[in-house]
Amino acid sequence: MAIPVVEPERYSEQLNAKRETLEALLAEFSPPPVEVMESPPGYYRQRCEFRIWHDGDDLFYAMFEVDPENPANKAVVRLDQYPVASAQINALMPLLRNAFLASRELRHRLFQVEFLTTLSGEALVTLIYHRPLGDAWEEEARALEKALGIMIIGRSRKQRKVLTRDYVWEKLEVDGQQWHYQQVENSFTQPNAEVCQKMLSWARSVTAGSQAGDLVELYCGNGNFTVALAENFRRVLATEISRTSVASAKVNFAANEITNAQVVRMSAEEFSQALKGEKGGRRVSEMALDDYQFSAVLVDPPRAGLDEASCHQISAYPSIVYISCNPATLAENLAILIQTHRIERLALFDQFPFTQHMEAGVLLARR
Ligand SMILES: C[S@@+](CC[C@H](N)C(=O)[O-])C[C@H]1O[C@@H](n2cnc3c(N)ncnc32)[C@H](O)[C@@H]1O
Repeated sequence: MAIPVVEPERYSEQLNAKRETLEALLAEFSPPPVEVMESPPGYYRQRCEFRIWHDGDDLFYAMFEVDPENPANKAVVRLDQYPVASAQINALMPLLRNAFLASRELRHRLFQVEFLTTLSGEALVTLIYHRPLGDAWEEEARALEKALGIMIIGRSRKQRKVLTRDYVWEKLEVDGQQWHYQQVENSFTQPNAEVCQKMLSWARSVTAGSQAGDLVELYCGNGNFTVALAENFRRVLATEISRTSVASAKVNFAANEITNAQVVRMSAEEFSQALKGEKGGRRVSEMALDDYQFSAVLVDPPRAGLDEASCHQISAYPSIVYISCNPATLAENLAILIQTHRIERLALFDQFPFTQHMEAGVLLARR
């Protein structure tokens, strides 16, 4: 993959190109005009990972640039700063590098550094090593946590040393309200927090006034959308496959005093079966599906999109909100959904400036 090059003066141009690509891809479905949600042109990613490249006693942050003609060819690119990553990550990069250079204990066989930062100001840094971590490492890493005002996790094979916490608290402001999100190391969170706020605001606007009905949400992650949308519905039933994210969603419901949502750990495919009455068991009976009157569904699947059966399943609901990180699979799924629904709203969220990647939101209403 090419390493994105941030050129703020080209920001509008690259965004227009994405809008045109999305319009062309979805033209056959006669969508309304695209609502375009901009990102800050630089310093927009809250999380980022770098390899550490050692050269004698020196070391630097690196990424690999893959030759598209010959993917086996990878060039090491040194990065002392990385304008894709948040300002906080850029501020920490040289401070941490200096600490590694000054301490053999911190630098010896250090292989990768992962940053998770927030708009709220918290930062969690994971240091990954090719050697076991002992008390001497812990002592120095604790001193570094204190000196830099960050949290550190040390990882190596079969070892995970959490010095303070394995999560950060993010604070997102949406439509004048503040929502608090626990974001756990190594689990999914939207990388561009500024754009995430716009996605949540858009999702709230397209579901406003739905209080008479219930929302069913697939791929809910840590409850990112659930928390912000709960007040738009009578009740919300959210599902997600990752154990960590489900636990986090529960924490986030409590942190935001959301009392009308429940989250269940289940794959989207299993959940489809449960909705059709083809799957039983404890988790299914605890959901008490008969108590819901779903008027809307929200899906936010991984890049692969939905399988055909899931598309037919969600076609059963009057209103569909589809958040997609891959317009190609979105278009494939829309070819099915359009048989029963029409597109009422379409948004482009520029989560990944200066890359080919696009995030889109579609509101579909039953014909
Ligand atoms: C693009 S993320 C969206 C998460 C969340 N909606 C958010 O805004 O942060 C996709 C989520 O789908 C989950 N996932 C992946 N495959 C799944 C499956 N087969 N069934 C249910 N969830 C799945 C992942 O764990 C991840 O949390």
